[in-house]
Amino acid sequence: MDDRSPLPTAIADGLQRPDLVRRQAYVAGRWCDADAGETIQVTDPATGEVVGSVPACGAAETRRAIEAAQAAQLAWAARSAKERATVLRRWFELMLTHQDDLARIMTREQGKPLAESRGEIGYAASFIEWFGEEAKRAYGDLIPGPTRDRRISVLKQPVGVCAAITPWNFPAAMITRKVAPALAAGCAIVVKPSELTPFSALAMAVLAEQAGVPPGLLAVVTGHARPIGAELTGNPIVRKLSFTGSTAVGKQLMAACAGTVKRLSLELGGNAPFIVFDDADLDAAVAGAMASKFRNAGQTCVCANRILVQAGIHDRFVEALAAAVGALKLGNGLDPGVQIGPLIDDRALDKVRGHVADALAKGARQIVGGAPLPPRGAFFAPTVLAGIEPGMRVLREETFGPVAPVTRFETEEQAVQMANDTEFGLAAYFYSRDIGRITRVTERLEYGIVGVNEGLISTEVAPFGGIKESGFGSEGSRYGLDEYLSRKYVCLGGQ
Ligand SMILES: NC(=O)c1ccc[n+]([C@@H]2O[C@H](COP(=O)([O-])OP(=O)(O)OC[C@H]3O[C@@H](n4cnc5c(N)ncnc54)[C@H](O)[C@@H]3O)[C@@H](O)[C@H]2O)c1
Ligand SMILES: O=C[C@H](O)CS(=O)(=O)O
Repeated sequence: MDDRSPLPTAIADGLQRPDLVRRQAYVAGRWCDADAGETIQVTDPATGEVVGSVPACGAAETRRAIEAAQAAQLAWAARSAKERATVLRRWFELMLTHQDDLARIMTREQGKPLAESRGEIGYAASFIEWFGEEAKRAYGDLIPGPTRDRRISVLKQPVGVCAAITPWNFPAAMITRKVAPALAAGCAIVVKPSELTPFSALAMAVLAEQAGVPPGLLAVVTGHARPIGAELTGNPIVRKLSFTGSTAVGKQLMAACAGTVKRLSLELGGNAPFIVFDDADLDAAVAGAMASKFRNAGQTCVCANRILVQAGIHDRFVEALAAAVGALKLGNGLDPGVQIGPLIDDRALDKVRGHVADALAKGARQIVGGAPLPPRGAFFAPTVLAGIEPGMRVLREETFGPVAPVTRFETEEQAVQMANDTEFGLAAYFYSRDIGRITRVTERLEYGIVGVNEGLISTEVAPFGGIKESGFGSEGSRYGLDEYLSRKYVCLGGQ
């Protein structure tokens, strides 16, 4: 039975359109419960309150979604690029119309401050807008033939049925960064959102359906990761998997896709260095570090994870950073002015606590931290650590929390060596006003994304992606569409 009524769940409180909150999965163009009737509860990380539940779908529901996607994809690919673009444009406009409701849903299930949730909805919508435009630019080639009797051409055609598995930290943008190019290219896509933040995905599916995305073309299958993931990676109808999440899971999924040789896009973990040279603009560097480090309470893959500061500016930078961090307002993301919300859950909180304890036990100094916390929720006080040395976990692992570990360095060579000393290669940042240094360091950093004198650089117009164990493939930009297209070489002979 389709569930068309508003839902009696706390996550729908205060919404203009409570029907955006769905407690059913979107499978084969229909809103449905899990076959076995099992559900997964969703918790507000700021309060620990259960705010709703979604179906715990499994392999059978996933298979139905894949088979419906296959049927819908052929008709969708046969539509003109302009027709596909028109549907995406309507979806983009609906996302912006309901930006406040979508933001409120996100804050209730993910915890980030409402202003950040609103910003993410705008960012998520920008991928739909962008790829609605790019849909009309899937250009092929006409190539001068090797002989007079042959005509060489290259067609770009949709990959077919795709799958997306996405994380909890950006519950909307990590989905539209995949769904928008897939639909633009003429593909169908089955999405498995994080079990921690499914309502944002379901709400976007409500709007996609309203925008005219045909039944079955998009599916949102909620439930436990393993059974759904096993079907998405093992079913031969699925020709591509796009995954955003941890490197550990990415490696598992990469292996699981090998049996059917699926196309892959992997957006994985990071360990971003944030380098401040003596010639940097101090105020700009502090502002950039705050923006990069503390967005989403430090729970982003491109957060400054290690802050490397040259000896000549170190003490002034630490003092200024500590003052800014000490002024951050922590609390429930629904409350006005809150800048730091909770971590996603107690497991995340334990990891951040462990990183700080490890650093302090090995000689680091806590410059800022330990502020009073709300009585409930997975909160961690914004923290600045100095005296960070090799061997501390904060240098080797992705902290994913509001902790700024500062290391002092002496020379440019030392900074580049330290920055590259990791298996990750997603984002890196540095501040300098020396053009020769900017050129040298930009070229030597082993990362897919480099911010120079900027701490927040993610945008739909640029290719987002990592190297090394941060994955491969690009999302956004004109390159993002190619992830969902195959090239066909055609040789027309006998001319
Ligand atoms: N590179 C990027 O663009 C990017 C963006 C956001 C997050 N991340 C990374 O994601 C991590 C945090 O997100 P997370 O905790 O959700 O990551 P995660 O890898 O634990 O989970 C990501 C998704 O994978 C699913 N999943 C987990 N195990 C699975 C399995 N065995 N089979 C199928 N699906 C499975 C989860 O349910 C979730 O939907 C961090 O490492 C962060 O750096 C990277
Ligand atoms: O967490 C990773 C996201 O990709 C962050 S961003 O919003 O794209 O910068």
